[in-house]
Amino acid sequence: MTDPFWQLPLPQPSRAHYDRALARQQQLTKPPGSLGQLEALACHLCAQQHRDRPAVDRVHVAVFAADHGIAADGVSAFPQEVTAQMVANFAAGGAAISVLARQLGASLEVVNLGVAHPLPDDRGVTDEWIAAGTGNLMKEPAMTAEQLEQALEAGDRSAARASEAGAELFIGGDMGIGNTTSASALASLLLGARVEELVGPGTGLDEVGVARKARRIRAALQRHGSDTDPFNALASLGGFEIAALAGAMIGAAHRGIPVLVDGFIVTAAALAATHLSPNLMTWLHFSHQSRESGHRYLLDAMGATPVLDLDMRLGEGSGAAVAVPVLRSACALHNEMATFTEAGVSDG
Ligand SMILES: O=C(O)c1ccc[n+]([C@@H]2O[C@H](COP(=O)([O-])O)[C@@H](O)[C@H]2O)c1
Ligand SMILES: Cc1cc2nc[nH]c2cc1C
Repeated sequence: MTDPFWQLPLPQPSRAHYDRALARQQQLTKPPGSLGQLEALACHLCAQQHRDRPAVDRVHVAVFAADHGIAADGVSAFPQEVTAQMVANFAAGGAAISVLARQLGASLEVVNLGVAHPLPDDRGVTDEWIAAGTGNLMKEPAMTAEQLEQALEAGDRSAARASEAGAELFIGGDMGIGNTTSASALASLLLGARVEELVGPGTGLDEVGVARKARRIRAALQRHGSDTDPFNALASLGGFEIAALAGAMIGAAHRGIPVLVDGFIVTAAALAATHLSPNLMTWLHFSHQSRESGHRYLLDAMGATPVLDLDMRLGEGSGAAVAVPVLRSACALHNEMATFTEAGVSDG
């Protein structure tokens, strides 16, 4: 029996490329450190891509969609059929991520892991269907171990397609009514944090709704017990799309592709993925801080500094897509600025 891909050691970003990139940043015509986080972004991209001149021109966006049994329990401001309707909207080109992917010249893949309602139109949707939504995590495990393996492998296949297309950056997005409940439960278990730190309005619950959602999450955590093994946590609490995201991020890292993490749900998937594959953190960039309460806590717990804070809370990979131009600027500055010597500028 060979080990599953998520248990295999990840490649290391290149220390030599990182050191050369850092040295170059000191030589560019600017006071050292004055480009702030852009300098660190460029250096990490050099190390991850094993290149002295990094680039994120070719971006692959994969939106993973699935439904959640818990959606029947009043944890979302929207009905479950919206998942199917939005999947059709992604593929038809009318969703926010469709617009942003076009604007970036990125490839956009929509992956159906377990949308419960029939798709009005499944053209342009990658079929990785597992089941009509997860089990209700208050009462039963969200999925079986076999289903979790299927979801992780579906994510890895998406990363393989990104690699075949020559992607220089991987963005995973999520779509699933009810998935902030699953993400909060998962994060709360893996971080040993109080539910109140991680629960929020999602698509727009009021205070009463958030309190009800917190009770559902506590019930799920009580049912699950204190087992913090990440595989068991994902099977018990995760969504199919969350598991696929974890698999896709690990799969991208295995293929040497840096990952730009989106909002609350994708960050929870990244947390689970880093528990499955501890060196994954060195492959991740964090795009934005979502408005969803709990995202700040999650980012802080992971020691992550997001690039943007625009009060977004959409999901779909949209926050990551909006941050791509910042990464492109970091690359252009690193690659094209003159050094002090080249420009004849006196250094300090
Ligand atoms: O990415 C985020 O930070 C984010 C925050 C709140 C909601 N969402 C999106 O809204 C949906 C989940 O919200 P809910 O209220 O149904 O749990 C799902 O499709 C997510 O992509 C996404
Ligand atoms: C309309 C809508 C679009 C979304 N995109 C991601 N999650 C979403 C949730 C809703 C409700």
